[in-house]
Amino acid sequence: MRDNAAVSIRELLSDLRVFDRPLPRFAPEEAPPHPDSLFASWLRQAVRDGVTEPHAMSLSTVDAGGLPDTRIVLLREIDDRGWQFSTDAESAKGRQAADRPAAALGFYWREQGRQVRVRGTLSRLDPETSRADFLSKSPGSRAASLAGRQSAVLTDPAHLIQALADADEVIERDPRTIAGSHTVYAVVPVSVEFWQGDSRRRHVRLRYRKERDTWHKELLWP
Ligand SMILES: Cc1cc2nc3c(=O)[nH]c(=O)nc-3n(C[C@H](O)[C@H](O)[C@H](O)COP(=O)(O)O)c2cc1C
Repeated sequence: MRDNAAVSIRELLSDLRVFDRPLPRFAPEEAPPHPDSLFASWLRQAVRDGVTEPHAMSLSTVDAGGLPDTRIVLLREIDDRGWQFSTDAESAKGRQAADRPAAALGFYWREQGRQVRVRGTLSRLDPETSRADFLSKSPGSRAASLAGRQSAVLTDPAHLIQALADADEVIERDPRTIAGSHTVYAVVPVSVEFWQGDSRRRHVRLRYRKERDTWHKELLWP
């Protein structure tokens, strides 16, 4: 059964093509000195070209036992404090961040064959930033955060429905209600890599590496 499943997956994948479409040009020699500027320019281009959810990124963390974990979150902001996302500090990723304050981020914009990888340290931003981030979300999203015990075991789906209904009511009564564990985290990069796929496999990789507060750029073999 297991072997049959393996064969059928291989067959299913064998005809799929990657990067077999027109892709944007990337000239690494024209890249700016700071990776945040290049990311902003790539992100603007992604939004302009209609890339689906270009702000969705994988966030990888490591648990206390050293086992990596990964999931998708939304990029909320990039500024001097780092590349930011928000989540429940009591979730699995929140606990992992507390145990091991390091993370990697990954973006894949398939319409453009582009990948961006970030590695760095992870920290919680101040409570005021987290409150402002929470209040900037839609009422539905605020209710979901308020209702949730993210990553806890759900013993009965009815409990979720009830908690969401209760949270909707709370938000409606007092739209300024804040979920106390809602937290903005920032990844402060030590390296950021920009990867442009190419139909002839001449993929371009440009890595920015931070050394003593200065960014260095280097090309990598694909
Ligand atoms: C497109 C997309 C965006 C998401 N954005 C977030 C987010 O910004 N914050 C968040 O906590 N979870 C987000 N999630 C849910 C996470 O992937 C994950 O299921 C949840 O945070 C629990 O992860 P954990 O158990 O590792 O803590 C998103 C999921 C998807 C598919």
